[in-house]
Amino acid sequence: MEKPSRLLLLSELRVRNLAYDVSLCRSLLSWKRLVPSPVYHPFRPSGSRSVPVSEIICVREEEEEKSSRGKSDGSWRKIKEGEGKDCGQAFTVLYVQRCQQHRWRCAEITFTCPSDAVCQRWVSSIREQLASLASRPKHLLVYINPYGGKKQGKRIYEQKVAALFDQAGIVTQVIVTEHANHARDHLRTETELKRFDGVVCVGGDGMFSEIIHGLIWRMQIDAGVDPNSPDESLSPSSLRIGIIPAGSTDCICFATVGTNDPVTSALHIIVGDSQPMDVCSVHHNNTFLRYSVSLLGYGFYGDVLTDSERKRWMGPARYDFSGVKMFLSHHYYEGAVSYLPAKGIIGTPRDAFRCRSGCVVCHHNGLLLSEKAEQCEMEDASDCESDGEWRTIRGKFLAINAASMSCACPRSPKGLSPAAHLADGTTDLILVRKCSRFNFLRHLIRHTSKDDQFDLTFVEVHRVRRFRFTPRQCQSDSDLELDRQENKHQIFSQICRDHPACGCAPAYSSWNCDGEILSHSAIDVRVHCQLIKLFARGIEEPTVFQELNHPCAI
Ligand SMILES: Nc1ncnc2c1ncn2[C@@H]1O[C@H](COP(=O)(O)OP(=O)(O)OP(=O)(O)O)[C@@H](O)[C@H]1O
Repeated sequence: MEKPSRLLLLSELRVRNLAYDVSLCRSLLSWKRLVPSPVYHPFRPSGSRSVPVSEIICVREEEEEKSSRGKSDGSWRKIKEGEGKDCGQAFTVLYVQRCQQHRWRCAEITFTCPSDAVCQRWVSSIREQLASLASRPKHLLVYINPYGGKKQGKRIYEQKVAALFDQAGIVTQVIVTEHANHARDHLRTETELKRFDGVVCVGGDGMFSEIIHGLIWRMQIDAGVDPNSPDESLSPSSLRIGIIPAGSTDCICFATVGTNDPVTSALHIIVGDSQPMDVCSVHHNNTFLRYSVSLLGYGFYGDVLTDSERKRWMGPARYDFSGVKMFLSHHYYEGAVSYLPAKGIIGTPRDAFRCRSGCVVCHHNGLLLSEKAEQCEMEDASDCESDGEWRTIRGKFLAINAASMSCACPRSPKGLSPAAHLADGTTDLILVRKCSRFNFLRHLIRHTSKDDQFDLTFVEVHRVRRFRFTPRQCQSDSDLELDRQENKHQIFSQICRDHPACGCAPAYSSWNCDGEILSHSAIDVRVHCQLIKLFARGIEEPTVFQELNHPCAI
């Protein structure tokens, strides 16, 4: 078998009239100055550099005139006799360059060749290597929400993304949505999905949610799976999803790429990145309600969303306003939370370890689950959940949150559950019991500080595969009898249940499901491990940046 580092080409080429040794392996393009300049020049290329072939966007042939003379660095220099005479054709390589805060840019370097034949050999060799990268998309279906965020979706796509896709040779079918749920319904019914390698969503989290609802639903119908059954294992999507951030909330993009930048997202799509992602299905009484990938929040976060939806006229300030209002209201809700703990996995919600690019926790737990699923298929399907026992917690809660990812965003860099994983088949169930306003404030403030937000007596967190919530008002008589025995001293709870308008607390909150309000409070949630894939690679550690940008590191 051919070694990945086998040298394919080695030539002496010129970059801005300086001689370089340029080499191409299967995985790396490198260039190195033949005689390093003793004097540092800010505009001259540095000594040596390598670019992974997987991060080359494309290679382009240049006109002789342009390459040998046009690409001046702007500095005055004496032209030596005979310089440039040996320059035939030139070619330009466009590649990914990492910038600060996880942003990627498209950089380029032009190599001038001694002859046309050498140039042709280089161009065709690089193109051959690029063509062998099977993970790169060639046909994409693009949905643009022209009304998301600041209504810039169309402009962002046309000015920042379309040209990059074009250069990378990606053929697109672009649909500008005409109404809410246009993309979802189109994916569900009309589209010949086999023609595409992926779907691109230009918009915010609401638009992304539309796309996954259309795609997941379609996959189930095609595979003959009943989406209304909470017990069915869902069929994974073969199409990856790319997010070009153009909304007012772009949390999913931030959590999977590390930044909300359209060019960075476009480059992740072009290089064919793949980031698996868990999806929670939410059911009520055996009826499908919604899918969730980030946050399911009852109590505080549900109330903030419900209140802020009534104040859309306030713009983004409505979230702060409703947040303060709901904090002061200090409503708590009674009910029972039952959950199936995630057993046999590595990682806990209190780890210091974070889900990052190439996460070992996601890889390990994902493998574990797929092996278990295979075993289940061979044995009796009813045994599949017997690896864990359901546990039930009853009480009064200020907030019940299920975080399937850290939910970090520019406002809350740590997120609701900093150690949650994108693709480990679990969700972090966070229960905040009734406590004083002061204590609740301490918990909320810890989301933005270094302190552990779970290290408080009234907060508990469990990593789970499945959970159910039943508001006290919907509990069965036997459950209520259990409650009564557990809370003998709480004589007013019965009065509040029968008279929810007595002023102690409203009877129900709503579930905030990735920014949408659910129509039911009693829900059954199940995590589907790695159900979808995104054109992303997770957040890269700073070391990756340093190594790849360091001229001599590779
Ligand atoms: N053409 C359209 N007209 C009106 N609404 C649309 C259209 N296309 C998509 N939508 C809906 O707009 C909603 C918001 O879109 P998006 O997430 O892109 O922007 P956003 O500004 O982040 O929104 P929000 O903050 O309200 O979630 C989505 O739920 C989507 O269903």
